[in-house]
Amino acid sequence: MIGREFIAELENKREKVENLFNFEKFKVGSGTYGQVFQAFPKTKNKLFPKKSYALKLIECIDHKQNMILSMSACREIALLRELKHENLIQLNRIFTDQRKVWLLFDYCEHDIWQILTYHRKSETDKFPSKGLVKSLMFQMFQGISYLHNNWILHRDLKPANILVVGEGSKIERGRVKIGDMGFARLFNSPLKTFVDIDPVVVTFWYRAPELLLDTKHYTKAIDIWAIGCIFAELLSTKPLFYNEEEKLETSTPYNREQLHKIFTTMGFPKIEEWHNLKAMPCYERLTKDFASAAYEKRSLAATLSKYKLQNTSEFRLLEKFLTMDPTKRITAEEALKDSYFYEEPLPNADAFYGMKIPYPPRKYLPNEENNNRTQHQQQLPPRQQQQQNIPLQQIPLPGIVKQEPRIQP
Ligand SMILES: Cc1ccc(-n2nc(C(C)(C)C)cc2NC(=O)NCCO)cc1
Repeated sequence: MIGREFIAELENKREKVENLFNFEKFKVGSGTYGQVFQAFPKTKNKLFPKKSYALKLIECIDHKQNMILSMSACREIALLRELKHENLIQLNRIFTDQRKVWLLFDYCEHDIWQILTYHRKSETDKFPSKGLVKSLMFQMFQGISYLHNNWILHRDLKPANILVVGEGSKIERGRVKIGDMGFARLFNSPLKTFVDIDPVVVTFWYRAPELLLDTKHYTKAIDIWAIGCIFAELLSTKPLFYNEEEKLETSTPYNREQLHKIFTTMGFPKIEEWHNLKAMPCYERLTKDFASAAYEKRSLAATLSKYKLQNTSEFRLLEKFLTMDPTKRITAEEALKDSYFYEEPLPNADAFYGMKIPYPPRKYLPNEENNNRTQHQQQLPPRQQQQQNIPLQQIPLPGIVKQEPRIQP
């Protein structure tokens, strides 16, 4: 049998995602890495239990009729096939045909961005409960601890990437699943108040100060700073380092407005607190752009005083996350041993334990696949242009992803 007939034969045998699931009308996200749909197994589909799934369409590139998988798609598949933890998104299956690659995940109805948006808009239910916050934080640290123990950094932790399983799943109701939705909008967002801010806008609000000062090394401490920002936001429902400007054209990670917001909230870093500050690549620029005296009266305690967090275990732990010097910032392992997680209410495996879930289901986006693709590819900034690409046929595509990860937690 020659190549073309063999491929045609293979194509006929392969289960087509369109035959197995209803999903086309249920798009829940679109961005840098592709489009995500809620998917429901078709009645004749006995392969998959009757529940919701998330189907992610990976952006392939048509290169003279050879479908090639982008570097980022290969990185995602290679990474997710190795990882297995109850607080990380789980890749169930990979589908492919001549033109597309689909990743199948369990579906998560909620995320922390959606939870915060609900409370910001509510007149009668302005804050998430202490039990919900504690469970979300505990589960987040369990997931991040697994990643960091395997020397994997997330690098883009933010509320929209912390997913939570909703009703319907007995075993996993209220279970945190850390993902990387990649829903980054690729153009400047119109100026919006944070109440309505989309989860798809690229934001610097969760970026650690060393990143903004152009540190050459991503570290685990960068993820810890981001979780600290999420913790503060869960306690106040306000983004701690909210900054109206979302500038994408900045050529360097140095972001003056974001640094000003951090210093206004926390005070200006002292050399005695952050020994290595002078060695930061943008230190000279920092000393030119900022006068430390302008931030003398600023501190985290002063900023959060209206939320009555003084002398609480929450505040003491928050200060350990939001330590300016990355070498002094608490680790995920240390955080899990903090007294905060050993006092009432104790963290429950179900973040929604003892409550009816008030959060609305995800909204479906219009599925203008063609426009989005044109728009998406036209607006992709140069740094995200796909580097080397790998022909689709070279990717061994497993069935159900069952093998244990080589990297042991
Ligand atoms: C290019 C790329 C995109 C996403 C990921 N990624 N990484 C993770 C962690 C949380 C395990 C680190 C999860 C994912 N991917 C996803 O969460 N995919 C589901 C919807 O996009 C990796 C690589």
